[in-house]
Amino acid sequence: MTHDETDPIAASGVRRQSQVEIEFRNATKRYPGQEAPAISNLSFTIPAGVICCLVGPSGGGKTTTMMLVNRLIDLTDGDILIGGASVRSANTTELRRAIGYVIQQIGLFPHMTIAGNIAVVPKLLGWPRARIRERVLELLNLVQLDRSYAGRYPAQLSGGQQQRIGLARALAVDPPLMLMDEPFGALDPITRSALQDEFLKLQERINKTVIFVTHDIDEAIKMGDRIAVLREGGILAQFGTADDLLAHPVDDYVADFVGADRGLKRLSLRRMRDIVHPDPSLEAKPNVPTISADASLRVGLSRLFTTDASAVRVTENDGTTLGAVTLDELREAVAAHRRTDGAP
Ligand SMILES: Nc1ncnc2c1ncn2[C@@H]1O[C@H](COP(=O)(O)OP(=O)(O)OP(=O)(O)O)[C@@H](O)[C@H]1O
Repeated sequence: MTHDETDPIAASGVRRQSQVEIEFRNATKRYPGQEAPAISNLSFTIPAGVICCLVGPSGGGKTTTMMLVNRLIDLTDGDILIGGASVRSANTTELRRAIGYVIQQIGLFPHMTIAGNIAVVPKLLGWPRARIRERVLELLNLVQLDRSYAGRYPAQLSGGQQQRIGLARALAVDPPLMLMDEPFGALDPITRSALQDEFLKLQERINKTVIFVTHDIDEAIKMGDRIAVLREGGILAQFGTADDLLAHPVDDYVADFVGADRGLKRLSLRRMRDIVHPDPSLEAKPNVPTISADASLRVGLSRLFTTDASAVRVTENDGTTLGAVTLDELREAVAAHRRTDGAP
């Protein structure tokens, strides 16, 4: 089989490690001198190849949970299994090299070029120079920066570009597991949203198991195939898909956390293509607003409100028209959610 030229990882010849499942088994962390544990009996399993968002209040133990996975700190009790193997018995150096880590502060070395920053782990692993150079260029391509960035220094890049480099660096040796701690937290909303979209597209190709910490429930709903909601004291309040949490929050805490507008938020989970219907009359209506089939129902609703139209034209990425969605149909979708789960 020939490699897909657009997939630098496949083309690189870097061995693709098998995907890994992560299991938290009564994971508990008590910091020295602290009476209450920071993390208490966390038990949940993240299937291989999915993004799990970790959300919760400040001080709720999200960063602690991440650092327990790559053993920047050690468990007090319980275990975390990566692909069935306990982190307790892992060699910490190898474990950290095998896990991509992206943090909000980016943590690029200011005195090193972008190429040097991306190549930190491959160099530690003793890769030949030519292979490193090739890999750096592939990764720049993967995070949508051209090769001219290789020789620049971090201070010469925007915040969003630096965060892309942080991601490239974490992906350098193709780790099966990525830990991302508020990776887009410091970016302005537009750059943040663009990087979220880019990462989701990238994930379709790289299929990592990702633990993604965020304060922002909307980011978790957008990014997470699964969401783990922590409460004060690092206790798991609920673990499930975004739709589970929005439709069936287990208690008032989770309901509050996901927000009073959870009926509307559920609309973010459905695409216009899910409810579009053919409408031959569109041909005679050139001024109907147009929206992508991949836009969410929530975006569709907002488009209708802002344009004061009664229907939108839904198009594929190549511009072909699939049909229409009317305001009444979107209203019906919101009402159907309300009927099925009593959401506000
Ligand atoms: N090194 C440490 N020593 C003692 N206590 C700590 C240490 N690091 C964190 N804690 C405590 O553990 C708890 C969880 O902290 P953690 O940083 O994991 O929370 P978080 O959910 O990531 O918070 P935030 O969203 O504010 O970053 C907090 O009460 C914090 O004060």
